[in-house]
Parts: sequence; C-alpha cells; structure tokens
Amino acid sequence: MTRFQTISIIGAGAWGTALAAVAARAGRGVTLYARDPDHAARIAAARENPRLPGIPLADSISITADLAQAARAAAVLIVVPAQHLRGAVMHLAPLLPDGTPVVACAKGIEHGTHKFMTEVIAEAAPHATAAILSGPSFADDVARGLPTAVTLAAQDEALAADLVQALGSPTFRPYHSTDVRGVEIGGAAKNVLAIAAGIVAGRKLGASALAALTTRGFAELVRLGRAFGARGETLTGLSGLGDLILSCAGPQSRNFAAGLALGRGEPLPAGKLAEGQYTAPVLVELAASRGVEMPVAQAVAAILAGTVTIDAAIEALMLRPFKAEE
Ligand SMILES: NC(=O)C1=CN([C@@H]2O[C@H](COP(=O)(O)OP(=O)(O)OC[C@H]3O[C@@H](n4cnc5c(N)ncnc54)[C@H](O)[C@@H]3O)[C@@H](O)[C@H]2O)C=CC1
Ligand SMILES: O=C(CO)COP(=O)(O)O
Repeated sequence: MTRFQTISIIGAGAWGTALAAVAARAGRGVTLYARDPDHAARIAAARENPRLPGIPLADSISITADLAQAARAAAVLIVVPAQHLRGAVMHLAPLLPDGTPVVACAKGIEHGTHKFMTEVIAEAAPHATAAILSGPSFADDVARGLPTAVTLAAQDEALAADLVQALGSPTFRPYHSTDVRGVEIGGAAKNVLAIAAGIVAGRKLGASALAALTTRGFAELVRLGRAFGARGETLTGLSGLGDLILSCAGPQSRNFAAGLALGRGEPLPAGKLAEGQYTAPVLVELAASRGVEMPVAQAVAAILAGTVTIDAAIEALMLRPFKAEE
C-alpha cells in the first residue's frame, strides 16, 4: 500500500494528460491542473484533451485551474516543458506541504543555469523532495493503455520505490532508481540525438547511416553521463538507450519529426513541442564545460542556429579523424 493515494499533475498537455490516466489506472485519486481556466473547462466538459484526441479521460480524474487545489495531493507530477519548469514550481512551492514529492516529467536542461530538472525543483521549492520520471513512453501509447516501462529516480530509494507503487499498474511499469542524474541526462540528450536521426532520414541517407548515427549518438550520451557520475546500467537502461531507440525510430517522435522536416528542407511542424530544439544549445555548452566531445549534438545545435548547412555538418562528421571506437 503506497503512502501516495492522491496525485496531482501540473500541466495538462499531452504527457500530463497521459500521466493522469496512468495514475487513475493505478487506483489513485487524480487532479489534473491546467493553467488556463478556459482550457480546464473545455477538458472537463469534453472529458478529452485536444492534445490527445480520441482518448476519453477516466471519470476519476478531476480537472482544475486552481493551483491551491492541485497542491493538496500527497505527490505532485510536474509535466510542463523544461524551460517552463522553474516558473511552474515557483508558483506551486508556497502552496505545498513540506516534504511533498515533486516528480519532474520533462526532459531537458535549463537555459542559462545549465541545471537539470530536479536541480531546478530543489531551487524553486526547497521544502519539497525532487524526483524524476523518464523513459520510452509516447503520451499517446501510454494514454491508450499500451504496455510501457519507465524509470523513476529519487535520491531516497524508499521514496522512489513508493512512487513506483503509486503509479505502477499492469500496463505501466516503472523501475525505481537512485541515479537521478543518469536518468536526467538520458532524457535530455536523446531528444537532441533524435533530431539528428530525423535529419538523416529526411536527407535519405539510408538505414545504415541511421544505425550509425544512433549508435554514435549513444556513445555521446554515455560520455556525458560518465562525466556526471551516471551509472552504466542507467545509461543502457530505459531512460537512456531505451528512450533513444524509441525516439530515433520514426516520426511518432516529435523530435525525430522536427529533424525529418529539417532534413527535407521543410519548415518545422507547427504546434508540436520538440524539446531537443531547446536542449541542443545548452547540452553543447554543458558538454564543453566538462570537456566532453558531443559532435552529433554540436552539429544539431549548429544546424538549428543556422551557422552550418546540413550537408556541411554531415561532411564534417564524416571527415573527423579516424579513431578507436569508444
Ligand atoms: N508527449 C510525450 O509523449 C512525452 C513528453 N515528455 C516530456 O514532457 C514535457 C511536456 O511535454 P508535452 O506534455 O508533450 O507538451 P505539450 O506541449 O503537449 O504540453 C505542455 C503543457 O504545459 C503547459 N504549461 C506550460 N507552462 C506551464 C506552467 N507554468 N504551469 C502550468 N502549465 C504550464 C502548457 O499550457 C501545455 O498544456 C516535455 O519536456 C516532454 O519532453 C516526456 C515523455 C513523453
Ligand atoms: O519523450 C518521449 C518518448 O519517451 C516523447 O518523444 P518526443 O518528445 O520526441 O515526441
């Protein structure tokens, strides 16, 4: 029996709504918070979020635009884009009872500060307890109840295990971990690498190039993880390799779809959040600050910034000096 019988979700986008369905399936009392009262009213009336069309919301999920009501849960999941995390947590912090677990579900690194998601939570809500949930999980798959497995990490293993009990069900299988940084690095980096994979597909470079790019991208993710003390089993686990495989597999990933458009010379898909776009420059800065080589991520950042053409970036990657595989 979990301590966390009630769960609130802050952020009523695609992933927040899918996680509300997860918590409801696990038998929890669920509150889904939408910042915009009109959006909240529309979801409540239709029992469906336009971000996840065709998926009815369970009756047990209450929708609110009242943050104080959302703060009255035993545990809170924060599901807003990475660059909005600090603002969302700052509003929530004064309303939260001390020690409330606040689980980051975004994948990214904060611009300017280079902080990971749980570090932002720890700064913006010092009386809360930060955790992270990440892994291969498309909102649409999860909301439909298709089988999914993710990693849920907190510094306190008992807390991570209890949060797993609160959210797990026969269709959603979280594994607990204490390697918070390893989980955060995997989720942030894979989005940038998925853009690169999409570019390779958009340029029609072939299946061999896609496999090479994904593998060498993973080598970068591992190098960065090691520099931050991440565990090998986290980097090769669900939140690292697992999520990279999912996001590099095709256009169901918004990051892959963004890369696909870039590779084809088309405009980026409108209204679809591709976090890798925002993570790329900060990931590259962070890697440079630790002396970690991430040539694929660097190429993505340069392409997005418009400082290099796609063809020049591909040529530069292929013309790097030959080296040992590591
Ligand atoms: N969609 C997916 O399949 C998955 C997404 N994620 C991650 O979850 C995060 C959110 O992604 P999505 O839900 O897909 O994006 P989305 O664009 O569908 O929704 C984001 C929501 O956050 C809300 N929001 C923004 N700032 C807010 C604030 N200060 N307070 C309250 N709400 C705020 C927006 O109004 C919007 O409803 C991203 O970091 C993404 O990488 C992770 C796993 C799966
Ligand atoms: O993080 C995700 C799957 O685990 C969602 O990927 P996209 O944001 O690329 O769609």
